[in-house]
Amino acid sequence: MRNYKVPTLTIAGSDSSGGAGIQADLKTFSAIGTYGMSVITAITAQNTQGVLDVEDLSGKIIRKQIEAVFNDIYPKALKIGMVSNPEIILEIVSTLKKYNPKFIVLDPVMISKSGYCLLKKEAKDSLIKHLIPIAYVVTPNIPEAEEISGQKINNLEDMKNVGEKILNLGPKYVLMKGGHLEGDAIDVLIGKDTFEIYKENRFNRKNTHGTGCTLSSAITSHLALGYDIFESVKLSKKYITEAITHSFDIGKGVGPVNHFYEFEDRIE
Ligand SMILES: Nc1ncnc2c1ncn2[C@@H]1O[C@H](COP(=O)(O)OP(=O)(O)O)[C@@H](O)[C@H]1O
Ligand SMILES: Cc1ncc(COP(=O)(O)O)c(N)n1
Repeated sequence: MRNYKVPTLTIAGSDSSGGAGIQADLKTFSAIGTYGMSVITAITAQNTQGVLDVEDLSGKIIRKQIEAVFNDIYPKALKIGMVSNPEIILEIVSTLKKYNPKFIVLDPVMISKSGYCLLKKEAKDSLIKHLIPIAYVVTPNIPEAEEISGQKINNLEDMKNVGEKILNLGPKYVLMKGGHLEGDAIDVLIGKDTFEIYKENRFNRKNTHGTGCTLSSAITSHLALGYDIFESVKLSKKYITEAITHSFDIGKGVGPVNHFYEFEDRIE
């Protein structure tokens, strides 16, 4: 069901090395086959070895980017990634409320794989109080879910309990990503009357830069294309698993996942 004319939007930070953030999102939108647009919240000087510096954009230019997009091309679904300070969060929430988008996929980015704090400490409360409640689906990894709930997660039962706690904050669904636990790569979707498990083999790959960004963008694309939440998560889990399996060495550190492995035979 590819349709390159279906508009999708990412509101996130730029990763100069192209593996995570806005760049990963746009690659995912294109690979799945939607028309990707972007609102940049921050610029990171980043590579496969780490984040060197971050500069947040002002609330004003973030608001204007959102208005420019919505007043012209209304996205069928959007995702929110890195939003580092409370001003940015409040500006995004108040601007989006004017347009009332149906599908907001929120990836509550907190700490990069390389250990850099992408969400300022003082922004955590705004994220919980203002951003999570307007999301259609929130996609925390284990450390993020622990940070949001204040509870430790060691197994599937904990994922379910903490997921329900986050669900009480107001989103329609919570997709708890189990990449940081041991064993199979198990993600859990929790809704009011929903508990679905999505299980794939864990692959021993070092190049996992941008996995969370990619998964949330894949879900955004599938929702925009008209799939329901269950199909969207199922197809997106397959997408990220393939992208991790075909990830490759580029740069000196943790490389990116591969969005275009299908084309590799033709590129040779
Ligand atoms: N080594 C792996 N093999 C297969 N799937 C993985 C692996 N690591 C993470 N995943 C999957 O990638 C997605 C992103 O997961 P995770 O690493 O938990 O999030 P984040 O990138 O936000 O830290 C999830 O679907 C998770 O299950
Ligand atoms: C701009 C930006 N957004 C998000 C991430 C998280 O991605 P990862 O957890 O793979 O480091 C990142 N590193 N940079």
